[in-house]
Amino acid sequence: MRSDDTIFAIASGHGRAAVCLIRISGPESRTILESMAGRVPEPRRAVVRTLKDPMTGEPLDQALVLWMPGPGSFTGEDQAELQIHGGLATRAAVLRALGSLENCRAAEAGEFTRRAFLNGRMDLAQVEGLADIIDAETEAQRRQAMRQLGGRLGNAAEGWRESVLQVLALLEASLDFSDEGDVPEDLEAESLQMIDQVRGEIGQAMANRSGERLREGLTVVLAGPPNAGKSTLLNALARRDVAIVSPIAGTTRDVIEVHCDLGGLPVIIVDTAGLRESADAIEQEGVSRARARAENADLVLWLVPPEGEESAPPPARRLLRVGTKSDLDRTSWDCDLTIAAATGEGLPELIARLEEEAAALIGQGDAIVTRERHRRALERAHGALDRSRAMLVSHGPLELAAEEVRMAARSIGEITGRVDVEDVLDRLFSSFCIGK
Ligand SMILES: Nc1nc2c(ncn2[C@@H]2O[C@H](COP(=O)(O)OP(=O)(O)OP(=O)(O)O)[C@@H](O)[C@H]2O)c(=O)[nH]1
Ligand SMILES: [K+]
Ligand SMILES: [Mg+2]
Repeated sequence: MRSDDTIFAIASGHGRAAVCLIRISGPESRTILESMAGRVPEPRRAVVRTLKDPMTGEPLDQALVLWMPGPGSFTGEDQAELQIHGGLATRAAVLRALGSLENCRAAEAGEFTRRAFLNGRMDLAQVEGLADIIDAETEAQRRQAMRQLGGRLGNAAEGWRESVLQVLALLEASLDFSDEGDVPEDLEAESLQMIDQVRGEIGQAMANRSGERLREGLTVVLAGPPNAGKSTLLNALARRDVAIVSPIAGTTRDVIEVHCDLGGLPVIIVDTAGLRESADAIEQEGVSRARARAENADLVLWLVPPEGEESAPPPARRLLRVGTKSDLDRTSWDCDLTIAAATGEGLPELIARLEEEAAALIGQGDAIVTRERHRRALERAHGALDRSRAMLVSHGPLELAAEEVRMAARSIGEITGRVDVEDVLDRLFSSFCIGK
């Protein structure tokens, strides 16, 4: 993969469509426009042109053509866009023509955005925000992704890094000017104060886990004895026939997940095998998967059917007891809610309760940490600041305190991609669509 190649890709979806958007980026963009669309239009002005095969001169399509010279473009390079007709043969013909040009090749997943990042058009946290916008399934996720794209985390991280570098400058000045390597008292006080300020803010940002929950979705596991009505409830919540329902105990063995939008919040509902001792090896495996999912869930709905003996729920972080089959009129449970998934009775109340639970766990959606990557980087920074603080207070070696502060700055810099993050880049950009 060469970064000075000119790349092209379909940026709109695949399959037959009214219009298909082709993006082109790189040094040959202007030449490509000239050879296929004739004269290059004025920057950022859409014009209609007949696209021609550059080799044969054969007309390929009528297209809306845009010229967006760098460095003010999305990638920072010269860019062109072709809005062609979205027929399969048309797009194949135009892609073939582009591929036949020298130094011009199909883009890899995320390559446009990677170039935008490498050319300083966006920081790494913004790139992640962009990925999240494309993946957002609910309104709250979309809003959080927009805040990240707007630079919310990146700006905070830059502020922290700035302060930490100031502390470093203070410590290095003391190193240069004091013979004994002792920090003058006022400098020490100033350094400590700045360290504590940043430590406090980072600690607060780390304490809020709602950003990751919102990005990934809350997991709600449906658990209970066989035939409790778990799969019936899953189908009712999903409003489609996802899981097999039958009167035979032990019907469900695999874990079945459905993504739902509850009041704008993403909730993953998970149906599991009924919990019981079983001689059947496959059912046993299903039961152990069910237990594992319940243990890691944000919330477990423990379904209690009217028939059969009461069994004990699995260990869970948070659990609601839901009495099922309330239409059977044999109510003897002590439950938080009762439902009859088969008739719909009690479902609106259950959904309202789930929305409340989700809102409580996700909060205001005002978190700035939205990925584990951010949390890990901040944890490292926080730890390094702790150690530098302890060293300053105990009048330990100044060089070592300065080294810890430098470590903290480096860890914070990983968030925006200011410092070397090559391994992160490959993973992140490969998760993008081609054409983004
Ligand atoms: N009367 C009544 N029957 C129900 C209700 N919900 C489920 N059932 C019945 O109970 C039986 C078991 O339902 P499932 O949804 O398969 O139960 P499950 O908990 O998924 O069972 P396993 O997958 O075997 O653990 C089926 O015959 C359903 O039709 C309900 O609200 N009322
Ligand atoms: K069943
Ligand atoms: Mg089932």
